[in-house]
Formats: sequence, structure tokens, C-alpha cells
Amino acid sequence: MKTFDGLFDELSEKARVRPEGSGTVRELDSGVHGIGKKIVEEAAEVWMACEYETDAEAAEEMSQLIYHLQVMMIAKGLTPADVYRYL
Ligand SMILES: N=c1c2ncn([C@@H]3O[C@H](COP(=O)(O)OP(=O)(O)OP(=O)(O)O)[C@@H](O)[C@H]3O)c2ncn1[C@@H]1O[C@H](COP(=O)(O)O)[C@@H](O)[C@H]1O
Repeated sequence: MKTFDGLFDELSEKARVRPEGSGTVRELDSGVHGIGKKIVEEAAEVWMACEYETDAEAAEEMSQLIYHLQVMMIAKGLTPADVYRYL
């Protein structure tokens, strides 16, 4: 099973190698503005899933929100440690 840190390492590698067909590379290329829109969209989907859908669907939306947050962290040059220090 993937962890937060494991996914972050995987996405950082995608950003470094920039493989053909990577959605992460495409999203990074959309910049902070584009990534920010995905975060807002996904946050709304988390809310709606928690209100009206199953727990499994809510969990899936949460995983997608985490993914887009990680893409933003990479775009901003932030590491998990930068975030964890505020938890
Ligand atoms: N965990 C994720 C992940 N979560 C969400 N997403 C993206 O976020 C989108 C959210 O899905 P939605 O159904 O809400 O959006 P959609 O409207 O259907 O799709 P869009 O048109 O908005 O892209 C998905 O289509 C993916 O593009 C993810 N994309 C990639 N990953 C993982 O990231 C890693 C690297 O992926 P690549 O960079 O694509 O190789 C792999 O391990 C992937 O499993």
C-alpha cells in the first residue's frame, strides 16, 4: 500500500525524469494556478462525497486531494518535512 511519503518520492521522481504521458508532469506544467484549481475542485469533491456518497468514495476523493496537494508541494519546492513541522 502506498504511503504519503512513498507517493511524494514517486511524484518527485516523475518531476525529475519527466516521463512521456505522466499526468503529474502535465499538471506541474499547468503551474501553481492550474494545480490550485485542481485542489479546489478536489476539495469540493471530498466534501460532496462525505455528504452524499459512500465511505469508500469519500476515501477515494481524499486520496485524490492528497495527490494534488503533493503536486503543489513539488511545484513550490516544499518537502513533507516542511508540512509536518506544522502538524
Ligand atoms: N494518485 C494519483 C492521482 N490521484 C488523482 N490523480 C489525477 O487527478 C484526477 C482526478 O480525477 P477526477 O475523476 O476528479 O477528475 P477527472 O475530471 O475525471 O479528470 P481530469 O479531467 O480533471 O484530469 C485524475 O484523473 C488523475 O489525473 C492522480 N494521478 C496520479 N496519481 C498517482 O501518481 C503517480 C504518478 O502518476 P503519473 O504522473 O500519471 O504517472 C501514480 O502512482 C498514480 O497512481
